[in-house]
Amino acid sequence: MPTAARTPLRHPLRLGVNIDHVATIRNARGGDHPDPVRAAEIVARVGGDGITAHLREDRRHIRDADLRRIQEATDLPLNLEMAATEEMLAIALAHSPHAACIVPEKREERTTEGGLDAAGLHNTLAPIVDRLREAGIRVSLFIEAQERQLDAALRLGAPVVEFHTGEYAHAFESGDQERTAHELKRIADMAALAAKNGIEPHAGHGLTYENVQPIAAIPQLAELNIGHYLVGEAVFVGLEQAVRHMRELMDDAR
Ligand SMILES: CC(=O)[C@@H](O)[C@H](O)COP(=O)(O)O
Ligand SMILES: NCC(=O)COP(=O)(O)O
Repeated sequence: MPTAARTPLRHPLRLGVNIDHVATIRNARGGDHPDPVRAAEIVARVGGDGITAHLREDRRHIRDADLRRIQEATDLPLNLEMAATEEMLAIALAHSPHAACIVPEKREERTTEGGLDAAGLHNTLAPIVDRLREAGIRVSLFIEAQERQLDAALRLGAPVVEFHTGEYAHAFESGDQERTAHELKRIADMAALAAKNGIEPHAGHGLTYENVQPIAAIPQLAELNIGHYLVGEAVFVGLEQAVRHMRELMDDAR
């Protein structure tokens, strides 16, 4: 049975590799290949610090059976991304991942479009956060880098927040330097405020080789979760090389 925090955390800025989109490719043909478990084994071998997997309500990529298989295949901590529903809570309690990151979810969205409204959903989230915490699962809230949301995370007693870097990634890609700097500052300011208040800040979504370094340079960030880009790169250079290169870029930025 997996337990919390089984693996020593080796890097000051950890790299959690999200393997959802290995499962996206697998599911495109309905078979077993490529297996996200094999991806998790490679991540473990090349020095990734954790595996992130988002069990969506519609099971478009990761499926229930993958979770146990991932946990059995590697010693890396599993960060289970989940919507704040009773169904997902029961699954998290049954699997006891190292961490559960509560994310907003809309069935019709292509990807996680924004952060969780931790402030507006306080009453829905409070019992879920409490039950995960009581079970020894490290709770993380996937929020926008906004003071209102950080305050809400504090009130909920979440030990971790993950800042949604999607707006930063879009700004970076557009080449709008002013907007990029604004988004980066928002994340840096909230990371500092989180750390000051005893919350461990993480970040992720839409990070790439090109845009990762300014985020990785934010000193309070303890973990980045990166998936879609790494899986895409893996098609060309292999997952091992893609993870190693992302690791190098993160280390160089610190
Ligand atoms: C919450 C989040 O950012 C991740 O789950 C990631 O984006 C991969 O999942 P989707 O692409 O299904 O949103
Ligand atoms: N929480 C963010 C994550 O797990 C990875 O997001 P992405 O790199 O797939 O966009």
